[in-house]
Amino acid sequence: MPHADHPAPPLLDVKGLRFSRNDLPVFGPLDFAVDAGEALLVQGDNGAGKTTLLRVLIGLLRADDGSVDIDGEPARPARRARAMAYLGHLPGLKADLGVLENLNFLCGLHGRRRAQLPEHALAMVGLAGYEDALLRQLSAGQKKRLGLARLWLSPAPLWLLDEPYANLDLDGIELVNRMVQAQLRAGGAALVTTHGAYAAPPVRTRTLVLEKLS
Ligand SMILES: Nc1ncnc2c1ncn2[C@@H]1O[C@H](COP(=O)(O)OP(=O)(O)OP(=O)(O)O)[C@@H](O)[C@H]1O
Repeated sequence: MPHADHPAPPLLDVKGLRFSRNDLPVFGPLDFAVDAGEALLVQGDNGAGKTTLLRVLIGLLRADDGSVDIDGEPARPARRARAMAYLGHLPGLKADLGVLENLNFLCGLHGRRRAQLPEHALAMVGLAGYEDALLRQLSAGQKKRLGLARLWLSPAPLWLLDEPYANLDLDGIELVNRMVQAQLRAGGAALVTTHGAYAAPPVRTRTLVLEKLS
């Protein structure tokens, strides 16, 4: 229990984070924090660096400079893997495996919440009946829904969602919003990239605007 004199550190605390490619700056230096129970909306035009920022945070790309702390501790690889779940353009799925096989494979790699079953997660995202379908037979929106099922099964408190609404119908958009609300209510947090303010989960939100630097 945090004492009033020692409030809990932010779930994610980023200071002076800077990234460049071929000596051209992509973003930063950036300073921001995300507390448990809130979302950070990462806004910016095409090419502003939103995806790159998430890839740096998750540890797929190395920052030039700056620090990333999770729960007050430096975000070393094992801590990032435990604390962060990433929903990206390529959800890391295997085209020639079935839907349920893919989900079980990812749960085997990254762990899953004990109380949640893959079959139930598939039903929750509207993929009941698709358990044995091959991934390559799914539409873009159905693949996104499978990525959401994986996210739901992840035990990680911090969600990094790269354009989570892309390819989804209205029902899918509401599903994302319900999931984010539940994740925040359970003490988690989410970073959500978007091109504009029109798509945002209805939760306590901070905003980070990225400008194109080069
Ligand atoms: N693999 C790569 N190699 C070289 N440059 C890249 C690579 N990926 C992205 N970039 C460049 O880095 C910059 C930031 O790209 P990024 O994908 O992070 O932008 P974004 O804000 O997510 O854009 P969008 O809204 O179009 O998805 C762009 O100028 C892009 O051209």
